[in-house]
Amino acid sequence: MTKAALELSDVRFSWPGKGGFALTCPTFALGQGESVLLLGESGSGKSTLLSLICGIVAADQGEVQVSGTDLGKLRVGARDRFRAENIGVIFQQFNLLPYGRVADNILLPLRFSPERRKRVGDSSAEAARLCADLGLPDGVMNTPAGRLSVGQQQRVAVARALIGRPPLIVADEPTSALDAATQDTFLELLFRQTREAGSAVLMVSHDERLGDRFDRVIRLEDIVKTERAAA
Ligand SMILES: Nc1ncnc2c1ncn2[C@@H]1O[C@H](COP(=O)(O)OP(=O)(O)OP(=O)(O)O)[C@@H](O)[C@H]1O
Repeated sequence: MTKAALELSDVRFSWPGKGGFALTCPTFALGQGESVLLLGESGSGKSTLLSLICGIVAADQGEVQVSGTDLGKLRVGARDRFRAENIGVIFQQFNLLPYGRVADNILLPLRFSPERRKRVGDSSAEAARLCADLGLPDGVMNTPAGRLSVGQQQRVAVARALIGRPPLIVADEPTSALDAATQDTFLELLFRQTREAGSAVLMVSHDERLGDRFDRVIRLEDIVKTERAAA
């Protein structure tokens, strides 16, 4: 049987401290190459769930498996390396290095991931291909990322997530700063690239209008229960 891109089972996590936010997720899976939009209100735990899926925080119990590897079985350093190899992350604020050239920003994940580097081959050529396919202007590779428009920075963040074809792309509200028309173009470009790479996509948002383009739309409260932990 092929391994799921992502599989959560009996997961429990709580932020430390009195009255900390806690969540449980009995089961959730994402197939290889599948796209899922996870809808939830502000403060409902979307970013917390993504942090668990990316291995930025570890579950208190249960399993979070990415491509068949249980993140809980990895030590912190190994988890960081595993994330760099297997997950392309698009953050809400893009997290680009503003003074770094576009090329340096896109190539950054490859520094920490030898397998991904191997899959790319000629990394500068691949970064240039992604820029062109994502509609960035010619010659953008040498421009400091901080000089680009918000929409252009977002495309650079997408290229950085996609380079080396990680099996899972995780995106945290990446369209929140864009108007409806630009959002649509962005999703079109993202899906064209992820289809080509065979990557699964998990995007969280509070915006249900994005739903049409995804294989499945799920409400966070249907897969996750939340509470404030007892003191
Ligand atoms: N680093 C942290 N330390 C302690 N508690 C945290 C931390 N991050 C989030 N929380 C708690 O988890 C709750 C859920 O936050 P989270 O960021 O996961 O929600 P969200 O759905 O992504 O919200 P938004 O859409 O506003 O980004 C918050 O109310 C907060 O109390």
